[in-house]
Amino acid sequence: MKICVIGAGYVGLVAALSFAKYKNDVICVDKDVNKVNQLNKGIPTIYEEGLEPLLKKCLEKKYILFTNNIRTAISLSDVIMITVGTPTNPDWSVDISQVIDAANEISISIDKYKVIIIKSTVPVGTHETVKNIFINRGVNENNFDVVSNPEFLREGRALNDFLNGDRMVIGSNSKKAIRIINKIYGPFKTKIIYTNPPTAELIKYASNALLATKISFINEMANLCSKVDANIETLSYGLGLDKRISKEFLNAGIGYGGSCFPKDTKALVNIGEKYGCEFNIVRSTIKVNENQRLKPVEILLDHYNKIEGKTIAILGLTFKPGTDDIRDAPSLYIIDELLSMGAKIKCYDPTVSKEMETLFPNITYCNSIIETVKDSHCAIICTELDEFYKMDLKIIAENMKKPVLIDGRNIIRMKKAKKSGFSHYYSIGNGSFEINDSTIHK
Ligand SMILES: NC(=O)C1=CN([C@@H]2O[C@H](COP(=O)(O)OP(=O)(O)OC[C@H]3O[C@@H](n4cnc5c(N)ncnc54)[C@H](O)[C@@H]3O)[C@@H](O)[C@H]2O)C=CC1
Ligand SMILES: O=C(O)[C@H]1O[C@H](OP(=O)(O)OP(=O)(O)OC[C@H]2O[C@@H](n3ccc(=O)[nH]c3=O)[C@H](O)[C@@H]2O)[C@H](O)[C@@H](O)[C@@H]1O
Repeated sequence: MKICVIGAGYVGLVAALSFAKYKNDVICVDKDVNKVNQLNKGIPTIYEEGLEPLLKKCLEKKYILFTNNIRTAISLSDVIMITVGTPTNPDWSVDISQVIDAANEISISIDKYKVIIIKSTVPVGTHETVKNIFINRGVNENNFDVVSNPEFLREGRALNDFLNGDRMVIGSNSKKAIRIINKIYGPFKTKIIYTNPPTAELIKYASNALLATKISFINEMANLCSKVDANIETLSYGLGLDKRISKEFLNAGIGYGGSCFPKDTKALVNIGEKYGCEFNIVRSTIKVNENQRLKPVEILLDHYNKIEGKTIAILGLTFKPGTDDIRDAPSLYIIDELLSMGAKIKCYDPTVSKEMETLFPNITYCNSIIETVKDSHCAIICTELDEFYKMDLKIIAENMKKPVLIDGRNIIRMKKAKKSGFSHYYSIGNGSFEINDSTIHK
């Protein structure tokens, strides 16, 4: 099958390579010329496990090509998948201008029947908007079908999720389009649900909003645990054993980040408003998360009263492990808040540098955990990177000015932190301690 994927971002690149892996002829289009050049040389533009070898293999076998010539790519393809960004506007509405631009471009080059798949996360009714663009631009209605096919992959496991996800949702009323889509998804090990386009569009927002709600709920429970000497980890385990609840997404911490939960929860509230649906639960989820991601700052304010002049080590910047993505990461909000209070920031994340340096030019970027914690008053774990699980806490504590540890992802056992010489340890609902030993405070 000849497939054109528009947008070589996290979703587009993964989708394009997955189709190429199954020997489809894939053309992946991006308007960013640098991205296109880099990808054609076999250099990944994002960090994602397994991506680099697959990219190299697909280029070598000529199953994939990257270009910025959208018109040729469309006219050569039977299936066109739109995977461009859909960011949130300040009023929480969804900016679908990239989807509309792509649809306008597609409309110019439809010369025979093509299936247009909307894979980007879009507000309900967008399939109709895209269809109307084609009709208004004079495209013959027999020459296209627009299908809603939202994506559920997670960053860090994107390739595996794309190929073996829990489900695939196809929103279409056209048997012809469904036959073609079944062919391209045929080799994937995924359960397919067929529905109409509005249901497909809404399943995506419902899914992200419910997962985000689970996180905010468990974070509120964690905050209560901290006050009453209860343990959130055991509580989550106890909850998760109930199959109706499931153990997934019950890890308490400094809240959710990323390019999707923050934006899609807001979008759902905005979409609901248009139809007179309040979505009070989702509104609260957002509010709880906005407070939760600043939990370490709240803890530090309680601890020090005044943060000015303190050196804070930030361990981990990305919104989760296994990715180089810092979009809406809790670390950004923590750093911003601490800087506004006069703290000095040192940080460490092996996958992130350039983009962060543009956002925060006045903080210190370190190359190792030890360099980061050296002479810091406090260390905050913002991302549960593998190397933070394994770090030698004794050496960390020895190198710090005041060995205070805030474990924003609950990865360090309290007992171990106590034995390692920290004077204070705070988790998110997993306990805390304070050692009143003046020898510890250097
Ligand atoms: N990042 C993720 O894990 C997931 C994202 N999604 C959704 O998928 C969509 C894409 O997300 P990401 O891949 O993260 O975005 P991204 O920002 O990483 O990639 C979008 C790409 O589209 C390109 N682009 C924009 N307009 C274009 C045009 N007219 N022609 C050619 N290229 C164009 C941009 O240059 C960029 O490279 C969003 O709607 C998002 O909500 C859905 C599931 C997972
Ligand atoms: O629409 C999207 O873009 C994607 O959004 C999420 O995927 P992703 O953002 O890549 O990452 P998640 O693993 O869901 O984590 C999101 C955030 O929630 C946080 N989280 C997750 C789970 C948990 O128990 N606790 C918790 O705080 C993570 O630290 C992270 O900041 C969804 O899981 C995907 O199904 C969806 O396709």
